[in-house]
Amino acid sequence: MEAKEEIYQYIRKNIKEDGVTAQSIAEIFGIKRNVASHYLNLLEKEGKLQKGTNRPVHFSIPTDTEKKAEECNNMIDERPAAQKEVSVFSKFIGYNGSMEQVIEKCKAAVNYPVNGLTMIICGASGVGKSYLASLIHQYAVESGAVEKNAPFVVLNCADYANNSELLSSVLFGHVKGAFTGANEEKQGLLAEADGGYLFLDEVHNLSAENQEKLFLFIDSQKYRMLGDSKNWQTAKVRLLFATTEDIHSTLLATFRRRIPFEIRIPDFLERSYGERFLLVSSFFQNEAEILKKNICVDSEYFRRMLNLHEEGNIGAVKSKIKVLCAQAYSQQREEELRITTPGKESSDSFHFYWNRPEKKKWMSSYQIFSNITGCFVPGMNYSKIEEVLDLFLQTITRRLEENKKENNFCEIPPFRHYEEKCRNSINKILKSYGYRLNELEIDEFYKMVIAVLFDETFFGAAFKISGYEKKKYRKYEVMISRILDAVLEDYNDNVREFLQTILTVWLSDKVKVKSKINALILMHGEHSASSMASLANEMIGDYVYEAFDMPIQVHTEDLIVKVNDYVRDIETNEGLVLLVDMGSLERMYDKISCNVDGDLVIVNNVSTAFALELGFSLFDKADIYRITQMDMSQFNMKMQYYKGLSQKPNIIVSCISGEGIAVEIKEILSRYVNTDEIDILTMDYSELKKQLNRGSAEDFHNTIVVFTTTPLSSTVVPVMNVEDLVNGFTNPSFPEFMLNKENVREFTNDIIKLFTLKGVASRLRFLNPEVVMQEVDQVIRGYENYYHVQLPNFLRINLFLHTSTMIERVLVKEESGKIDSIDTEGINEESRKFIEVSKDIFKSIMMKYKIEISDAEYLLLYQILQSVIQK
Ligand SMILES: Nc1ncnc2c1ncn2[C@@H]1O[C@H](COP(=O)(O)OP(=O)(O)OP(=O)(O)O)[C@@H](O)[C@H]1O
Repeated sequence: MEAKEEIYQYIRKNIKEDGVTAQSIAEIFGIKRNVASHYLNLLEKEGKLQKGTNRPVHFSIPTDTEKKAEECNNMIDERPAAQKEVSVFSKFIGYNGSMEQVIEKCKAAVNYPVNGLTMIICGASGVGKSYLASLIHQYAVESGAVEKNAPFVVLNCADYANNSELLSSVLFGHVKGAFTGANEEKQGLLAEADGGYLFLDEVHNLSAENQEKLFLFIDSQKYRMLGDSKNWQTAKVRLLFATTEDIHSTLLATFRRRIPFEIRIPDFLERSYGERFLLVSSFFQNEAEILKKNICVDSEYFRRMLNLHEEGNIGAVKSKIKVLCAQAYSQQREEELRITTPGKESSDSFHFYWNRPEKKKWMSSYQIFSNITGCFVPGMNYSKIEEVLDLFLQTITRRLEENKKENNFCEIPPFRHYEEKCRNSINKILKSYGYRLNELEIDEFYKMVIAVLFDETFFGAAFKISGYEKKKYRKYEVMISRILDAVLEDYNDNVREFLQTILTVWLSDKVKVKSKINALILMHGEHSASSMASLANEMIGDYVYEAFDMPIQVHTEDLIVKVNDYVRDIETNEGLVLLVDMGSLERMYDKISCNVDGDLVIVNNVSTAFALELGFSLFDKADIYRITQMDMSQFNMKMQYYKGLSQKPNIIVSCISGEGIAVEIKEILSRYVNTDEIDILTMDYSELKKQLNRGSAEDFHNTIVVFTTTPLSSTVVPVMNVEDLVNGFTNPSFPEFMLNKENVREFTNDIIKLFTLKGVASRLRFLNPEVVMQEVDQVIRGYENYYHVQLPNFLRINLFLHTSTMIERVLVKEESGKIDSIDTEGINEESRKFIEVSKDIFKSIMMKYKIEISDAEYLLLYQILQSVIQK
């Protein structure tokens, strides 16, 4: 649900007389006060809220809106809160999820003046084409687009596939004598459907001639009966087509062109888990109603239905369920029909129940989570997920609370089932990494899982995020992945990926991996390494070790590939320790070291005692130097130490403000550097300083330059300060790639954008800073090109900050305080020209955001740019 709508629903349900303030909404929803105020004002403009006159301003529900909302609610109690308009389409499962766009198109086609628009529904057999067609007709009646008793005539063209003349007569009618046996005149289906809908299923069976006749009818509403070459008939018929075939290869282009709306319904297995759940459930529910029995299905059977891979899609699932229930009905006499997996009749695994009299409660319970994942926007930055998680969890809790009161949802089996699974597996798995979650945290975890699984609107595209620091999250990702393996049964990849992403961020907040240096245990045997690693992790209470088991059948080469895949994804700047059990593994050094940024230590003949000793040191934040000083004599082991920051020429990026910025600078640098030849490493600032102080030139002999955001001097290695770069100071330590002037300019520009992005992001309330920055970049280029100037860096930063916030200000119609002081009358020729040029430069922004930028705003910009463009 959109945040604004969430707020409205909350006020509608919870606040009675005195209303809410922006402050109270901000606290309840965990958002900023000005954002809350913006939403409240929008709701006021829409007439949904009224504004009081006292300070602080109170917003409340106007009395008549409240009444209408109540009435609407009473009419349909299955309505999810977010739904603005109720129609017959709500029977079509997925109508507010994967089918939302499809339904919107259907409504648009029905409502198009004067006679609607022709539509074709494409999709495999049994996906719901005929059902949708019948709902379109019902919607047209409901919305008054056709008369109450308007006909809905259906013809399956496949029935006449081999006899186009007969099909023609069925459609258009015939006159007496039109063909042998035509003893009297007969009206066709077009006449029968006059004033309503004609639905032609399997339309690809229409012959070319019949397609031509039909498109003539679409164009003119006229047709001729078979055998009549003189008279035209007229009818006012809305046409709907459906096909399982590719319309481009089966229908004439001229015919296709007459069909403005083409919609596609996906296969059953392409639907989200939540939608499949609803479909299967609704079919069992129907049977419970028809047979007047409670139905109880074991979970395995239920899952089978959810994953049924049949050509007939939803239709096949529905018939299978019908047959199943019919068989149970004829064989069982009890009040409750039991449907169990053959051979598992006595199993006491959990069951799903469909209770006849409780239908409505049940349906609305599954709509609790409708749209809930909508607060995570695809493409959002990883760092933002944490913020949104809070809102997400609050919303889940609130919706559950609301529904608990009304529906006693807790009794619903699948919720209980997932809760049990989470309770049983989370701590068992985390234990082997040295952690455990408390009851409340497990509660949060399972609620997030069910909210995503049962959000029937969560569908389709993979959830991509930006700014992902893989190395930072790698270990949390491993833990979550193992938990999800244990908890999820049927899911599609996108659901899993989404859960994996948000839960990884969530877990990184709940447990903290303390040891900074990564350590791997590699041992021969099925489980030797994993048992040792989990024992050590558990005793140390930290995820120090990752295990790599090497059963007899696995070759060292294969293990090396696995280890390297892992090592590439983790932080190795500070070093890596490998504990191995014997010879062949010990010699892995040269195969792995190329992926290790820091020093590498290999210890052979590993024992649990040593793993614990080392693990506690790592947990205690020992650096690699201290590790190399450990007394090995008591363990009867050998340690090999390989020094090296990077084996290749490298550039080090280090920022005092944290790794996030360093990673982003690294990303920019990698566009200009050949990363096959040069490594770009990020390094903790204090660690870098320590190493520079301690180390000799030898340690950094492969380092070309160190990039920092804070001045840092070193005699050992060239240092390039980002601030100097922004200010345009040339520096002899520019790496070679930057000797090219154009490169330096582009690179500097990217860096400026990065820094301004942070600044802009903290100023913007609604707009996506990354998108706005791109747009402002175009604006700056526009001015540079027009005035043939190159704006100095400080001015560019100023413009980025000013212009992006100006766009948002104009969008929400807030005036800048400075605007008052701008005199738009009596301005000189140059500024008039500037306004004209600016209008052109801002044209696409104005079109995109549908805003009008005032002359006063341009004059403000003029003041900023004046000194440069007057030169
Ligand atoms: N979204 C849905 N919500 C609820 N029921 C559905 C939905 N989609 C399909 N069904 C049910 O599935 C069954 C099969 O649908 P339908 O007959 O409309 O499929 P079809 O695509 O027209 O199949 P065919 O191409 O074989 O004619 C119907 O009984 C319908 O009620």
